[in-house]
Amino acid sequence: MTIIPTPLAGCLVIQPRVFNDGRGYFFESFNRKRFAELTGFDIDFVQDNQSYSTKGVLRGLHLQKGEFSQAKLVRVTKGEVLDVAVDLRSGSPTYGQYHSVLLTEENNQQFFIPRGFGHGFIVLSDEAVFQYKCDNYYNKEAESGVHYADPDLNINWQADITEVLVSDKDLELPFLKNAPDFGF
Ligand SMILES: Cc1cn([C@H]2C[C@H](O)[C@@H](COP(=O)(O)OP(=O)(O)O[C@H]3O[C@H](C)C(=O)[C@H](O)[C@H]3O)O2)c(=O)[nH]c1=O
Repeated sequence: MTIIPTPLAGCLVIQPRVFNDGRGYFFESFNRKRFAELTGFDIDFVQDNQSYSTKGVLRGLHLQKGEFSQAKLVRVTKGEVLDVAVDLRSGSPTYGQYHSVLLTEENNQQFFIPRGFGHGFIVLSDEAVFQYKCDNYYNKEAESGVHYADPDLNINWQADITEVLVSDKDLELPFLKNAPDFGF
């Protein structure tokens, strides 16, 4: 496993070691001890999620507020997505900045996003299966987020965002300047 830091403190790209042979491939998709040794983060993930989306679907930017915030370890097991994390930690020197990572079933890359971030992705392939681990349980009442097209964030989604398929809930998310205190 190789850890690639990003300009956002705590956000890490993980490249697992893939073992290829005549049958196909094998890799450890998560190893708590190894992850802790290499990143310094000993994360007790409590919930695994999976979503399926078609091309042009954009999910995000989502978060759970305050004590219900979730660190996530995300990956793609089918297709290709551009994954985006936005730093919403008050006092962070990179507050309001984002980092994007191309996650594909070919590169097997994973993206670790600590608590205090908004998270979303856009599907670039015909279809995508998105799988991720969370270190806190889903809490509907704590759900919030920021609008994916926030001009101040100016996220390059690497796609024509006039053609995206977004949930009504996500379309109603505020720009960051109008957002409530997320408690981060
Ligand atoms: C997140 C979640 C949702 N649900 C239920 C609630 C809804 O009835 C249904 C679809 O939920 P939603 O439209 O919020 O799903 P996404 O738009 O994929 O949301 C996720 O997408 C972005 C990228 C994230 O990072 C978050 O983990 C999460 O917000 O699943 C659950 O039962 N448990 C859960 O943990």
